[in-house]
Amino acid sequence: MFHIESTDKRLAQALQRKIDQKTKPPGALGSLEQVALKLGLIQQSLIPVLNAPCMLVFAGDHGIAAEGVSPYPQEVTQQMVMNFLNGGAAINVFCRQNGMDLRVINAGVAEPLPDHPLLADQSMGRGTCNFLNTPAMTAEQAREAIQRGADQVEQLAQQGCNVIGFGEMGIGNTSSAAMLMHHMTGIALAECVGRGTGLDEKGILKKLAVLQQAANHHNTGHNPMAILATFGGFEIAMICGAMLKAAELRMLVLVDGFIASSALLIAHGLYPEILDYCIACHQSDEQGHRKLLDYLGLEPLLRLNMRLGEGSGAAVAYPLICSSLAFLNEMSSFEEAAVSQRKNEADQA
Ligand SMILES: O=C(O)c1ccc[n+]([C@@H]2O[C@H](COP(=O)([O-])O)[C@@H](O)[C@H]2O)c1
Ligand SMILES: Cc1cc2nc[nH]c2cc1C
Repeated sequence: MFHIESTDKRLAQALQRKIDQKTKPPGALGSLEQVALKLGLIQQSLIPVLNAPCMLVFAGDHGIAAEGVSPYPQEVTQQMVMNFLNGGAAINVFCRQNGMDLRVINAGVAEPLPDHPLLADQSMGRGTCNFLNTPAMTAEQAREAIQRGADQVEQLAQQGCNVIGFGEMGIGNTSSAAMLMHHMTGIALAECVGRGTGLDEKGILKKLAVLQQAANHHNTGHNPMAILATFGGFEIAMICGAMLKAAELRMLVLVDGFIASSALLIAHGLYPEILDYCIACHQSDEQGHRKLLDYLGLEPLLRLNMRLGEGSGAAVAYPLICSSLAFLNEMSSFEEAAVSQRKNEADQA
């Protein structure tokens, strides 16, 4: 369905040389150097550029929410989408602050939403089925949601965008994400389940019991599409498709928290090369996230103890991506600045 190639690493040496010739000790810009290298490889350029940065926030409801796995009622999904449209949520604030465009996609919210210039209506239905009894969606719906997510990114690419953050909103979606993580990685369910929007210990145990019962009920094997259809959400499936299209189009993918990362797990299961295009922006406080990122071999740029979702971790990390680009493109080399290079060990003796 997608055509994703690993980035061509032949440019890595020239990029690393350019980075090492900047007026700093080798490696002294730490993670910013790795981001610069990745961006240069994605764009196959020693002078990469970031154009029309955008945050796509996908919203959807979850049948599993009926089992009391979240401390918040389902209607909060629709209410928070209205908050996004009115410009008052955290993601609005951070996108405005950092010069990112923001679009919201109705992937399948249970309550009705109005027509609005910031909102794309791609609803797959009024929430998924409760996966305690029935697969969350059909295989056909999972494929369709992936396609709709991909289409959103294709539109943005046509408008010149080459860097995208992916956020989500959906009461109950940490349950979906935990199930995707457990089935994709084989990590014990208890290590994938966390407090979500703020469950206490008792609440977490109940969530774990519900999810264990659901895991026992279905047999998906290791098939990423079957896992996505059985336990996913419409917003998660659309993010998966959107990330895959972004990688296909050689855009930089800004990965947010636990739920967005669970979408990446599915995308990675389908097309492992996608990781060449991804930056893990922030390690969420949701307990499974660190192990999920470890499984993918991704080192997060930030750890701020946030556990909000919406794309907030990606939006706050975006200025750091800009800093990476700025040092690569604007900083003087030792030669340009007439700064002496490191002495070799023999001279120091
Ligand atoms: O992205 C994260 O790491 C994250 C961690 C905890 C909660 N959330 C957000 O909280 C909602 C899901 O939490 P819950 O408890 O309803 O499953 C959903 O709207 C997510 O955006 C997000
Ligand atoms: C208020 C609120 C805001 C959110 N943003 C993302 N998930 C959320 C969940 C809740 C409950």
